Amino acid sequence: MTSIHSEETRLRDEIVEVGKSLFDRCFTFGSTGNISARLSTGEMLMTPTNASMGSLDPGRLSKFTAEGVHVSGDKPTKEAFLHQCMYCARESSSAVVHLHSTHAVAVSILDGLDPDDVLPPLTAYYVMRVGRLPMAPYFPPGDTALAEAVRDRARDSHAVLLANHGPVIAGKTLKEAQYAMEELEETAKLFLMLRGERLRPLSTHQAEALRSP
Ligand SMILES: O=C(CO)COP(=O)(O)O
Ligand SMILES: [Zn+2]
Repeated sequence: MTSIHSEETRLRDEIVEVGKSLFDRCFTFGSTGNISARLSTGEMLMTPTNASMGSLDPGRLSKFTAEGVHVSGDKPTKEAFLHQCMYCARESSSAVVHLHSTHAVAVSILDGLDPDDVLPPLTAYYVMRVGRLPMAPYFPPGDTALAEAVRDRARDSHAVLLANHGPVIAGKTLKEAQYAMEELEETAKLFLMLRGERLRPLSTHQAEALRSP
């Protein structure tokens, strides 16, 4: 009981800390984005709807049963179903982060990219932290069809880009999801900086060596 309680307290504090860190460094803005974490009991904590990631209150986070029923806290993010679909597709994940990080959003608007893997393997850390990045077609925020489109893609990739919207990433821990999100945003920035240049991304062999060390 005590350890479950302390796990929940720790995760509540971590969601607030990660949200503030991402917001303060302009990885998302206004009331965009949402964060969740899954306890060892299967219960989930999520950020409330219309909350700024920069000023979350640990005591007001929305809490869900393992079955996905909202039981306490403020009205949950409208992407609650999206987070639940990520956990469903990725059983080993305990955290999900969704942001409107500017460069990743910009990439999600570009036409003509490979929807099965949107960005080339520009650097080792991109391959190590993100790997593949499939794109889910556009649906309005909070649409359950969006969550379902993401679930299909999340079975093979912990990171998915929502067309004309932004990225969503699951991690074994919240830190893992955060670091992957930061790596994705910086790689999207590099990709945009280098558009029109001749690129020399990692070879398939180099990328594979990083995926399976
Ligand atoms: O990013 C968002 C929607 O896609 C933010 O929505 P919420 O404020 O409901 O979490
Ligand atoms: Zn969003």
